[in-house]
Amino acid sequence: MSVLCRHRRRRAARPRESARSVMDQISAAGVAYNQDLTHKTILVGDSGVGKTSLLVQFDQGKFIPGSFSSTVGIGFTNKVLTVDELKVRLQIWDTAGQERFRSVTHAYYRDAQALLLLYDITSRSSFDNTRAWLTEIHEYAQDDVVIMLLGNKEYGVIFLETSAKTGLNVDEAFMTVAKELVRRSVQLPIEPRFHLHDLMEPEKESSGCCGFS
Ligand SMILES: Nc1nc2c(ncn2[C@@H]2O[C@H](COP(=O)(O)OP(=O)(O)OP(=O)(O)O)[C@@H](O)[C@H]2O)c(=O)[nH]1
Repeated sequence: MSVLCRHRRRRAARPRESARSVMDQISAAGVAYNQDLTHKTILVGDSGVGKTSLLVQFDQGKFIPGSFSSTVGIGFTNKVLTVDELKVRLQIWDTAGQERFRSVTHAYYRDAQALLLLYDITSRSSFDNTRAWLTEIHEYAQDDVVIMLLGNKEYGVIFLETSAKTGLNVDEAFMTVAKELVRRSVQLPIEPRFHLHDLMEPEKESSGCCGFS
């Protein structure tokens, strides 16, 4: 079995519940989560990596294929997620990936509580550019911002690969960020770094491991 195929097989696996729920952790710590909080969450990454598509899939459960129309400026969608028994309010900002809008996007980083950095797994350059995106994030965002890199497992941040087309891991991505936001909001102790295998079920025999969606 090649490394490549093992990797692709993992992409198709579904997350499993973490051993201890956020609710359990909050109860054990004797703290309370304010469900009226709204967490500003921003999608960033190169133009064309699928930020708008991911948000549309998450919000409306659909993928609109066809001609690519670049986002101009910035806009947001409000979503309320249920994490265990808690309501977690996300205000999700979809930014324009094009270079000419970069200074506008930077202005929104400062009060962001979560940043989802996307790259396109079929675009080497969009992956290469994640390094520059992270540099900008560290320059403009708060130190304790939750960063999730979608499409890559490097840089020591939360990792999931997604497909806006099929919906693969779309819910899981936002649920993972929401859980982390709850944990940080109530200042639960820092957990050991997130590991990809913690989300995965044991590997099963699979076929068709190497197709892109
Ligand atoms: N096959 C496939 N195509 C996708 C996926 N996600 C996005 N696309 C396509 O990629 C193109 C760009 O997607 P967008 O969501 O507009 O990209 P964006 O990152 O918002 O781009 P900007 O607004 O310029 O920053 C569109 O043609 C989408 O249909 C995916 O998961 N699979």
